Amino acid sequence: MEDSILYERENVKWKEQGFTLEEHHAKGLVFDSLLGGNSSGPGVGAKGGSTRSQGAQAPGICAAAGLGRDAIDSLIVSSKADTTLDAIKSLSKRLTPASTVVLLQNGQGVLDLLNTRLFPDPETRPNFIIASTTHGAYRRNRLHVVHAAFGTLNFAIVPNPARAPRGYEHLLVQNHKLLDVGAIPSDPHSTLTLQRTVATLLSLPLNVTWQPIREMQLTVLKKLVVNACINPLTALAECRNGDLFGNGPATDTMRSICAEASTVLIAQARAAAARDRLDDPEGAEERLAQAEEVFKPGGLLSEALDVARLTSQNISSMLQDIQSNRGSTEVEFINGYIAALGESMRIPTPVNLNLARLVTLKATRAGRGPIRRGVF
Ligand SMILES: CC(C)(CO)[C@@H](O)C(=O)[O-]
Repeated sequence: MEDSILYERENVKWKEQGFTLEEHHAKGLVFDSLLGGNSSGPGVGAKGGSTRSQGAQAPGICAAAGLGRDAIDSLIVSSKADTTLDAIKSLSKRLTPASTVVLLQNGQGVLDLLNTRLFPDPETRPNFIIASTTHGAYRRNRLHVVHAAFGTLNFAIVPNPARAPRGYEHLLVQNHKLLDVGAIPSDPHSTLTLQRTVATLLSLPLNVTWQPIREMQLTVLKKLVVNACINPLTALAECRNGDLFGNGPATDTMRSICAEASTVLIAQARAAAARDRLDDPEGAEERLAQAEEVFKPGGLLSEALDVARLTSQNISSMLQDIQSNRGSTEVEFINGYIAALGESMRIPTPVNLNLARLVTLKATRAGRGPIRRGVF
């Protein structure tokens, strides 16, 4: 089906054409992907798209560029963290070691899940880019997207143990600041699409920045803690982000979330430093010092409070999930991730664990309406 997508930004609308819209079915969800690009060879140029669900909502973007119904060169996935495995599974036969997948989810753990469940062999795994954005967007309808708030988009290339175990930036960065896109090998059987996807991302008018993977890990983990503070509390209290700011019980709970997250993330950084010390003692100490600074509990809390204030009018994505009655949220990839990481290192995280349980309880109850008085 030939289709177009309507974009809206600051009261200006425009139409992007030349996409093919495809529907994929998985676990009761219907994912849409918009296919762009040409059939003459590998190339990127994906412009956007949507994932749609019937019955349950699974909003997001899944855009692909490549060779028609066959192999996909470049796939940009922004479905919710908890639906991403199913979204990619429905396309996995068309993903090859020569494909590149850009992941744009809240939370952590999606890539590990994809690698374990869909792509266990690094030799046959597609190239992965992880990205994180502060742009705000929502859909008016299936193929009509509103870009509501201008932000930033940061991304990093994920190292592949079979191709470039130390990542491409190890070879490409000069003074740790410059990524030479042209130096990513242009092998059509492996990294040509990676090179082209990176070039395309950098050309987008979306305030895009490349980050070395280690720096990006700090960025996404900091965002994880912000989401761990704002999302479950707004979802449980059914309030806007700004209602948390200056509220005593909310601030106290956020303080506990940050204290647990800080202990767990610093313990993880210490374990990584212990491993890295053999290979690169100086770098290991430098990275550990950086992580200890970034994950200080006070700094995490003030970052979360700042974001709550700056996005005061927002309805958080987790509250939107509850309101749309889709029966699930991203909480397992946010507070659940912190709790699981804590468990793996025998560090108790009761606040994050119980918030994840409460949000899950609420999500599974959503849509059933309030209980009626006197009815047993
Ligand atoms: C930053 C944030 C909490 C703002 O609403 C957003 O990441 C969200 O809603 O998930």
